[in-house]
Amino acid sequence: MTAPSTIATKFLPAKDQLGLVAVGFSGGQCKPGVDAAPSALIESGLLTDIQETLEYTLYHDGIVHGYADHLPPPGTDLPLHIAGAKAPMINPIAVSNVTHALCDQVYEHASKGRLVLTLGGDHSIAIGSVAGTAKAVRERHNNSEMALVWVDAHADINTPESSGSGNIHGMPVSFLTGITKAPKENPNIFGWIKDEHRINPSKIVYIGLRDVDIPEKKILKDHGIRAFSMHDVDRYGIGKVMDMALDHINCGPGQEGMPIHLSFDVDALDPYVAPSTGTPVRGGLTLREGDFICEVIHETGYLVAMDLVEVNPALSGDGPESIGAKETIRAGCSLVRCALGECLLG
Ligand SMILES: NC(=[NH2+])NCCC[C@H](N)C(=O)O
Ligand SMILES: [Mn+2]
Ligand SMILES: [Mn+2]
Repeated sequence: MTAPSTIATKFLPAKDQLGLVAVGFSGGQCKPGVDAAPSALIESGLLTDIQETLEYTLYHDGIVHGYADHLPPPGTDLPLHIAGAKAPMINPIAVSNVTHALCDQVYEHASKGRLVLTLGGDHSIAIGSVAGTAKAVRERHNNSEMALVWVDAHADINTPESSGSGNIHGMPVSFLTGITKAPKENPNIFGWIKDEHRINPSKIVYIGLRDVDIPEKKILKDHGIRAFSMHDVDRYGIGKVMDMALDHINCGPGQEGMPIHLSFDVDALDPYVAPSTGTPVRGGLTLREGDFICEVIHETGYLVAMDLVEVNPALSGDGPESIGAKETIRAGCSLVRCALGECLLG
């Protein structure tokens, strides 16, 4: 593959420095257990692989953040009723506060030129991780925008009005694009998100979609957002889909490119490979297709940050031995290693 142009190479984080944020947060949805994912991923040896096999210098405070200081007192974070909404927003203050704190942590790493890995947690945390990366990229690179590659069975672009569940893990992209602003019912909620944190909808690419709500389809269409569903993966194959995806964000061979934030929801993978997740949907990516997406993004040289979210070891459905949870954790570790450069021969 052609080497990235010299202009674009300036965007890149230091090749061998990785900032890690472990986010044990589950308030963006209702199923307990997703907060245990960062510890499970770490215990399975992910950080050893990152340091010893992939030879990154790791910057990590050693804490799996539960953000206790940022959580409102029990019983005070009431569901927020939004005019015209189908369901109230669940845990709005907790999600807003935690993502704000995470944004600062990710920004801290990214502004020092480190590649940032955020281990969730449910997908609401991407509000913080993407916002922090976008801000650092703008500061470091002369106000440059950033591309967002969102690999998921779901579009996660509901507004508080369109969401049928009220779960904020189904809304992060609408907040990150500014399609949704802080709700007038309580402007403090996500009031911290400013233009410097936001993503241009034309710089988003989805891969793996297969469970998109009807109002979300309209939002994607109205904003002209590029999305590759499982139908596209079947039709073109993952190789061609990745070519088209990178072409859309100008990160293909010989193109000028821009920094990429990869947000990987493990439910993009088929439940055969990754059953332990809160909202599994049949007909997903094989592990090789998931790994391939990560390898191709790595190969561009433009990766600046990655999230791995929605691993929920408590939801294995196969008893105490929990083979499903182990497999899901293994799959998650594989995705991360591929995004960090494993599997390529040279
Ligand atoms: N990050 C996820 N797993 N999101 C699932 C979202 C499901 C549904 N579209 C909702 O808004 O509630
Ligand atoms: Mn999902
Ligand atoms: Mn998601």
